[in-house]
Amino acid sequence: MGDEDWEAEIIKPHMSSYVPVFEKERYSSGANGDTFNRTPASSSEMDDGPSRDHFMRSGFASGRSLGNRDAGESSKRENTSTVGGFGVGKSFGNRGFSNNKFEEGDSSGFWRQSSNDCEDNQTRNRGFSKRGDSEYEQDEGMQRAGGLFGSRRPTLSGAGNGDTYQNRSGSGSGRGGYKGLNEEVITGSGKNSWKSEAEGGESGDTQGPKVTYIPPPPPEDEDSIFAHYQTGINFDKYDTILVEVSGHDAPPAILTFEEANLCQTLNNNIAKAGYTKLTPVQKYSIPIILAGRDLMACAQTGSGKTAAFLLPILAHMMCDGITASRFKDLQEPECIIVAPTRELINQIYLEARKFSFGTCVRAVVIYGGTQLGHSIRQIVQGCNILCATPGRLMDIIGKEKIGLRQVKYLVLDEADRMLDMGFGPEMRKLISCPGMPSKEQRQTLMFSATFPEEIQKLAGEFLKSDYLFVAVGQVGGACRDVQQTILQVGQYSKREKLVEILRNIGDERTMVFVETKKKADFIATFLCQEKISTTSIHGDREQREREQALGDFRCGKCPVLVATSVAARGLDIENVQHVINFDLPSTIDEYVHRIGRTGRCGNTGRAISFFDPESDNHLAQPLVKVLSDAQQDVPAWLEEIAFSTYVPGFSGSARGNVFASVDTRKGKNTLNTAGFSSSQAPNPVDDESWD
Ligand SMILES: Nc1ncnc2c1ncn2[C@@H]1O[C@H](COP(=O)(O)OP(=O)(O)OP(=O)(O)O)[C@@H](O)[C@H]1O
Repeated sequence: MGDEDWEAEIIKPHMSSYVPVFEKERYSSGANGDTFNRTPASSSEMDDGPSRDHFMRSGFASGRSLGNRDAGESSKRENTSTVGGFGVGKSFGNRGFSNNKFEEGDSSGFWRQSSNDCEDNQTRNRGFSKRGDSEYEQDEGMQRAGGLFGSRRPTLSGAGNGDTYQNRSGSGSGRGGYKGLNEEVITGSGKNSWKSEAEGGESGDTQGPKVTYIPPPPPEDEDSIFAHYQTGINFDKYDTILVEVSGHDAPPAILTFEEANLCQTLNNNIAKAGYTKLTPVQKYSIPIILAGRDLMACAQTGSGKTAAFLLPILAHMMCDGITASRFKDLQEPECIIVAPTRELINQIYLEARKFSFGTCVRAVVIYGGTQLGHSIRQIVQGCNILCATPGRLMDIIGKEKIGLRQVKYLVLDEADRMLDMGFGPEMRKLISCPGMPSKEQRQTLMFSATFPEEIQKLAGEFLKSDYLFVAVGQVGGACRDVQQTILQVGQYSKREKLVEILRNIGDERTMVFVETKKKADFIATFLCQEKISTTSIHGDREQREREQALGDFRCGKCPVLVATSVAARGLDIENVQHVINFDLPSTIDEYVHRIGRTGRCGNTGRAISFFDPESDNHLAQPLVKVLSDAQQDVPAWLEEIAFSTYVPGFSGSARGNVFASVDTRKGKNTLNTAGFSSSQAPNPVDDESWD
């Protein structure tokens, strides 16, 4: 079945997406694996949505197989049915998705709008945009300007009707269904205007229902605020990582928190957070930011980049004093932090709240998928540090709920993502908004584990010409604390292999990355049927469901999280011991981010990736490079593929350099974090060409 077939399904307005939260205990096992109809739901709950009804009728609940092929496979292999299969015997029956195409499609379980797939396909070969782009774009960027980005999302008028397992078990959200619906109707209605939501969405002028979700406030008690996990056995090894600083007159790195001369409250908070020692990116970035310099910093996943920018910004704010207060009509934050996903920006906010605890600095977070009025209410109570996803930020600015005149710090976390084709236009709009201080008048800070050269060039638009570039770590940026394994697994064998691996893993927390949203649902469902407690996160789930899924995963209730690339970056979840790339991403940078969800902060982790020679050969060469640079075993078969697909001149994301990313300007200083040569190379920057 081609993508067109999936597309055809989306125009049926009463369908709702099946959005699973799978837990063993919620589904008593039937002889035939008919788990879904044995939830503890009441009959009325079971009746409350056509999709659920259909879901039950169409075989999921009746002991039939989910099908012989998963959604992703079926879209690739037209008209070949009944091969493979994961169910034993008639478990979940023999009606593959591909055969019936959800043809009872008025409520198919895994239907979903397919702008994601569509975008996936479009973006796969598109410069530096990534296969998972649409996840982000729908998350925040694309939704602002459907016309601009060509969203094909349907403007359905009704949301789903509660077909979540949480609902069935009585613990979930009030509404299930198609997560993006409300947001898309509201925010995608504008013609290329990020003001669309601001202009009408929340006031109800646009077609479609409002987003009403108000996220629960985070716990206020000190223990929760400062809860943290332990650094791992390899934390001290950070000291041996090579660091490269380039640019003019970089201040010397610091060795200890004391050298940063932070105020007492900040030091107390650092201690309460369990930080006793700086990580390399902190050693270099903190003095650079304290010196007022612009910075582009590239350091391996899980190595403390968040604190590297938060601490010096807070230190400055404490020192300089803050202007915004709850008594002002117009809130004018001194600091704006943007990140590509809602979950990540929320995490950054929690870090900001932690480090500003007991100070007069107030951090606020706003992101899409939540009620706009709620975001505004948070802001008007006082806002010094505004943590935001781009779309919601632009809406709030459009609504004139914040002023930008006081912005002294602009932080782009996952900066390469923030500047690529998905978010780049939004970011450009942000810096040209009325009132936004010019780059000469603000401090701009960019952080990521990866920085493709093309993106670095774009970044020049945002940064002062004398910005400093800090690169920490080895080629490709893969964290050495992650043991990487690449297995050659064809599409048809992936599910079987996945189950085998997960059964061996037991209850250890595992993130499984797949290519598309519908596949995330599909694999999560499949795992549930295999009695593996699983939940899923992707851009088609409602925000409350995403947060619930993350919560269930964090606390271990569901030790397996099936995710799309929306969860690839930044998420810092304790005890994620394994990452499985069920589908490899399209770019090596995305791979580096995904596997970086484990092996964080000196802890060890494992990443297993299924390499399908049918579709992943383009990754062979960069994978070999990333593996060997991270001192991992490189399978002979992978080397062979890499050799046979050799592209002359290829040098991987690291462009043949020992560092994960290199400053595209010339002239570097290579330092060990233990040695603090402060001598800097002469400034080789070709400023003009970047401005
Ligand atoms: N100096 C430190 N001492 C102890 N723990 C730290 C220190 N710095 C950061 N951490 C912890 O390490 C974890 C990872 O930090 P963080 O999320 O900032 O990493 P990151 O570099 O931003 O990763 P990613 O590239 O995946 O976004 C967090 O739990 C954080 O609290």
